[in-house]
Amino acid sequence: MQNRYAIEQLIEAGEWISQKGWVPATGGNFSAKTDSGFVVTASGHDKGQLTAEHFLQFDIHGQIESGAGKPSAETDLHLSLYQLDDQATCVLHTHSVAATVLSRFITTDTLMITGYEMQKSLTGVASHEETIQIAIFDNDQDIERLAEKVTARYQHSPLYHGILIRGHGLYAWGRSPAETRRHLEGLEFLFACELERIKLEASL
Ligand SMILES: CSCCC(=O)C(=O)COP(=O)(O)O
Ligand SMILES: [Zn+2]
Repeated sequence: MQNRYAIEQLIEAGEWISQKGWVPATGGNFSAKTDSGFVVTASGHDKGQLTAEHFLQFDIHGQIESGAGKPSAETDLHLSLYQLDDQATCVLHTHSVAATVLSRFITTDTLMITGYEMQKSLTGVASHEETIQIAIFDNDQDIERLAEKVTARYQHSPLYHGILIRGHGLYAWGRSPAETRRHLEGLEFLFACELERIKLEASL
């Protein structure tokens, strides 16, 4: 992807994600692969109101090539996902209520989802009868350490579509910005359904 096109795609994704209410305050960060590495959002901005100045260019080894300001505090996670999945070209990180609460409610290291037609919004999933497994990692302010945990788990068994960080949010990825948006929207829908189901079951 050309640098300018990648940035345009991420600005548009940010407006859409913000309208959905998935990046409150300054939460979330986005990146996309480019011809020389990847672009990532700068830290501390409203991700629904991004302009081209809010991006930094990194090479694929994680060295800043250009851009002003401070890179996202979570750049290491984006870098690790690109290094692990060579098909990934876009990573969108969000802070929805559903992802935040559900990842706290589930105390194990995996969220299992089955029974929903919308599972088929995820590439490679063909039936509601399949079980989607979304890895959950405990939140950590040391993002390098968190990225190492994601890497270790991925190397043991590959991760698909997205991961949850407990009490924090979702990282979704895909082979294009459009596929990443589909994975993000599909996963957010499934998380919201699971949260509703759990609440209903508790009230019976
Ligand atoms: C109130 S947002 C806390 C930091 C965070 O989790 C996030 O996604 C945004 O961090 P960034 O440095 O990318 O702005
Ligand atoms: Zn975050």
